[in-house]
Amino acid sequence: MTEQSRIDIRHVTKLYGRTKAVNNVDLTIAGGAYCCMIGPSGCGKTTLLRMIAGHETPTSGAILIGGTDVTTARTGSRGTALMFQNYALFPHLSLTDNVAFSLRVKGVRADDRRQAAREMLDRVQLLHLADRVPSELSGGQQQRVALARALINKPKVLLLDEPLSALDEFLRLKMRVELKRLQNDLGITFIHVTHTQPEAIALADQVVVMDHGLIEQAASPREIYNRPHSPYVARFMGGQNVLAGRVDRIDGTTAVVAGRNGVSYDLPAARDVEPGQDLRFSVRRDRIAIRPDAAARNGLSGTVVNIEYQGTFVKVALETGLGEEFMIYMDDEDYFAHPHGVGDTVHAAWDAAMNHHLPGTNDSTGTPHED
Ligand SMILES: Nc1ncnc2c1ncn2[C@@H]1O[C@H](COP(=O)(O)OP(=O)(O)OP(=O)(O)O)[C@@H](O)[C@H]1O
Repeated sequence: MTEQSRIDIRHVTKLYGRTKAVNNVDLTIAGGAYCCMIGPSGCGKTTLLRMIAGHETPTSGAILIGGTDVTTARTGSRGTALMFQNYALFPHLSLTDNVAFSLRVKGVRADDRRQAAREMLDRVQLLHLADRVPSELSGGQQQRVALARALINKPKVLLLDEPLSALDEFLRLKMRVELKRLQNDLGITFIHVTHTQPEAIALADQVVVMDHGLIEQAASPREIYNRPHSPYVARFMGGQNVLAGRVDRIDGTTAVVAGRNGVSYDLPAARDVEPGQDLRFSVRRDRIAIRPDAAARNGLSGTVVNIEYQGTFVKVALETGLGEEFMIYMDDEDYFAHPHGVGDTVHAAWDAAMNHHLPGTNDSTGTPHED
């Protein structure tokens, strides 16, 4: 199945009038991978998904599934199934008939399609409710019917557009586990569009971060989280502070950067940078300590402007005069051993190894795009 369900997107552009919804995108999704596409509203992720499904045709470029060019192939012939956000179930049909519907359209015999639908309902643990109609189900159960219906044609690729967004927090976490289990069992490619960073990080083998019709970074969740490509990815995925400075000198493989606050920062393994260059770098918020004195290197001072208790950790927000709020995630025990209040001046410091150079130039803040 693996090679058959591999997807190659080659130089794909989609124009709606003058809007470039997708802009010359190149992406390979390995067969059998769980891929999550994420980005602010309007960044083009649904358009890309719909082009893979065949509900839209690219203005230019090609889409290959299992090595076959399906750019203009009919929706039903390319081995994909799309699960809609609103589930789109038939209200007057039983679960069995809902799931079997597309087999009926194909002319599969009544007994055979019933049998196939029951097997699929069993896979999503709903066989005991097979004779109910959708209105007699909870939101989570309706979603599982929609999944069974999408899977009945044995697709090579399952496309999910915001599949968990209609569910409450509890069900969302539960369904997240089920989606992953199902994908493991079936061994097919899942492409899941989401707005929610923790969802992408938890589910995906490959996270695709988009902005303004472009892919900003496509990599494993750990790579995206620990080694964001640009200020945009660092901010959008969260958990990072973004700082700016000018390269003062190169010491072996370390770039020594003069921050705007007069403090120096040591950036390990900063490739392709030169003295005099302005750059940005990120520091993980949970790798920062508060010290009694101001750090001469790899630190900064600021005024506490907000404190939020999160259960296992405490968010301490600092105003630093650098234009962007600086956030520290402190271990709750460390925080309560030496608590700080709003208005206090504190000194933050971290290990130089935590400084990560952001080579990408996209400096946007990840807010929704307006046309
Ligand atoms: N059928 C259409 N006609 C005209 N413009 C469209 C059409 N579909 C999408 N667009 C535009 O293309 C851009 C990308 O839209 P798309 O729906 O792919 O974004 P998205 O990232 O999925 O957003 P959301 O998270 O809000 O669903 C937007 O500017 C949108 O307004």
